[in-house]
Amino acid sequence: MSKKRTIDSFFQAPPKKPRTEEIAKETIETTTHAKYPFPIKNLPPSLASEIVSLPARPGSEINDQPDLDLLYFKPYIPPYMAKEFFEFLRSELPFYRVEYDIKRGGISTHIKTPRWTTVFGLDETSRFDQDGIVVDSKTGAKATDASYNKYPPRPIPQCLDDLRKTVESATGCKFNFCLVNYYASGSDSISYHSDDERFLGPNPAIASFSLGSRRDFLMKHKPIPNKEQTDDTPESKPLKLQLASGEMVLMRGSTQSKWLHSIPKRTGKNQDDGGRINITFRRAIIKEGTNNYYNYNVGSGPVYRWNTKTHEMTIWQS
Ligand SMILES: O=C(O)CCC(=O)C(=O)O
Ligand SMILES: [Fe+2]
Repeated sequence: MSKKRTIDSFFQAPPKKPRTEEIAKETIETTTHAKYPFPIKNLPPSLASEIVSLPARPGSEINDQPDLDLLYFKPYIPPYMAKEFFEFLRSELPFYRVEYDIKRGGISTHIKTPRWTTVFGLDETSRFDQDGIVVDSKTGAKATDASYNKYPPRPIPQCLDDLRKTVESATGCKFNFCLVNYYASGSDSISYHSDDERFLGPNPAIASFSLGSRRDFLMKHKPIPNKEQTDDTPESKPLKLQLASGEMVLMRGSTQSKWLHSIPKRTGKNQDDGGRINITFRRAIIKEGTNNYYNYNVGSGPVYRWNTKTHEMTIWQS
């Protein structure tokens, strides 16, 4: 047998390095910020050093349907790393179960978001200075905008920023927001929607990572107005990607403006699946985006943290 490094060997964990005095002493550092409920651990050095060499495989284009433009990395993060990353993020990030009221046609409805969420980042008009204070991107003057008052923005912690850096170089896109969803079981879901808010600008690119259990990602074309008059328009058919741990889908071009996507609930024997984390990187260009993302992904309710003993999210008290 040749000793050549095969594709298969690439997907296996590298051999464990001897635990020298030096490695044993390594302490995991944290990212701190006045608006974090608790310091957030940085990635273990082994994971951080391997993340820079991603993606594990190049992306394949999926653009064989009208208005659809995806780049699918199968996987982006090899399985052994994805498992460690999943466990790490579930234990180390603050999560929220957001509830809010919406008014449709004069009727107010109470919505309970059917998954755990969290968000970090700041739109392009502002940045965090060295002390973590929100300042104007251009002038460096302290930002006093009302948009930032209700929900104080907080920077992307290093454990997610390391991933942002690799995905920016792999895709050529720039991102300033990181949203995280945790689907604890098949009962958690996200209904059909598109991420084409005005605050993302036209044709936004969104990089979406999956970690943990496999879930179906469904896509369908938005209804075309006056369909009878556009009979020449090529037909589109719904799409199902069975997103596995470590995979990444870059949605770009007209995908958000023309298509909807969802993660449907799973019932029966597939319901207790051990959980799935989704991470999306996006770029918000105006302050309204910051307010919106914190409103719907952090909200004003309690902070939760994963309890490794009871294996459930528990209210976190400072
Ligand atoms: O969990 C996923 O893969 C999709 C999440 C999503 O669509 C969103 O957060 O906007
Ligand atoms: Fe989405």
